Amino acid sequence: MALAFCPSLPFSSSTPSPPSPSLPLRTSPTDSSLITILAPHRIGRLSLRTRPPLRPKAVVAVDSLAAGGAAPRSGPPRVLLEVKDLKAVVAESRQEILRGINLTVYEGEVHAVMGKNGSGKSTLSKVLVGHPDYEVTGGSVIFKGENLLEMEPEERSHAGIFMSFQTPVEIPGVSNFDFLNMSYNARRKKRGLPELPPLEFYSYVSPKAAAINMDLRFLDRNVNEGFSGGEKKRNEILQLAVLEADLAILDEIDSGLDVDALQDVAKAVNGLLTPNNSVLIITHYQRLLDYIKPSYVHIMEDGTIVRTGDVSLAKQLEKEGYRAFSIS
Ligand SMILES: Nc1ncnc2c1ncn2[C@@H]1O[C@H](COP(=O)(O)OP(=O)(O)OP(=O)(O)O)[C@@H](O)[C@H]1O
Repeated sequence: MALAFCPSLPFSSSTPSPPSPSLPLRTSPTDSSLITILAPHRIGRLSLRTRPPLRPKAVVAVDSLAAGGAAPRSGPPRVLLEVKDLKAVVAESRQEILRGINLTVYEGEVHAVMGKNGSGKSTLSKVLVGHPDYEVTGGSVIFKGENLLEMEPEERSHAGIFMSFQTPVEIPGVSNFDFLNMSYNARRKKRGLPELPPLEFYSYVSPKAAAINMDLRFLDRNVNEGFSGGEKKRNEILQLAVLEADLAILDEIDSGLDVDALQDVAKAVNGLLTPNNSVLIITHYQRLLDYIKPSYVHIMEDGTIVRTGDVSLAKQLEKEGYRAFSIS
């Protein structure tokens, strides 16, 4: 993986013996690719600084636009993502997983992708964010008018794609607050905006954490370290809220959530939806779609989308199982 691609990890002040800030942090190839993929633009340059107090004396008002969010756009909805006949193999084994995916997502839409275990749902989302385990062998993906397949994962992230993984990784030694602040600043930098200092970032992030009923103490813990499954999912949504992506890909965000957490997460996702952004939800269960109303439901089988419809598809699936949709 190229050095420019290998992000320097942010360190909290409590990290023992951090490397010199002038040197790139060395991580194993696995670590660096994992972190790049999981947190492409959520990471900035290594910087050592004192973490702000979690309860600052003065709370600085920062509105999301001033903080770097995209300005709302008027006019008819535009195509955000256009996937045509996308084919992909596992890079190592050459096993074909995606066998011609077609999917068009307009701004303001919520798309749900359902399908049996192993049908290729997660692979689709990983291919969209540029995961190095897969190689695209055919088709095209246009995101906001640009060829997504030509972009590095980091660029895809900067372009406005966010992915919440089925199993969020833990990043020991990196505080959640620093991680979010640096990721956010990396995005602001890309937009030509000045970095948001920690105190102001605290004012920006704390209402977002409160909106998903996340205890502010989680900001001070290392990223996902020791978090329960549900807490990790909430943390993913907090990252999404902070980064204000144009396209959020949520892979089984409902797995491992209790009823209250499911509602909190769904509420947070709904709260983030605007006429200008979109969500692609991968889920096995209709219950999530009771809370986050999809514009379309797609059923995947063996690497292709075999049916597309409205939410009644998910209801039918719940009742009749995948037999009702199988093409094989
Ligand atoms: N890196 C990989 N190496 C080998 N096989 C892989 C790899 N990634 C995916 N596969 C295989 O591709 C198929 C599709 O996997 P994928 O994770 O996309 O399915 P899924 O629809 O998300 O399944 P689930 O609902 O169980 O999460 C599976 O048979 C899986 O074993």
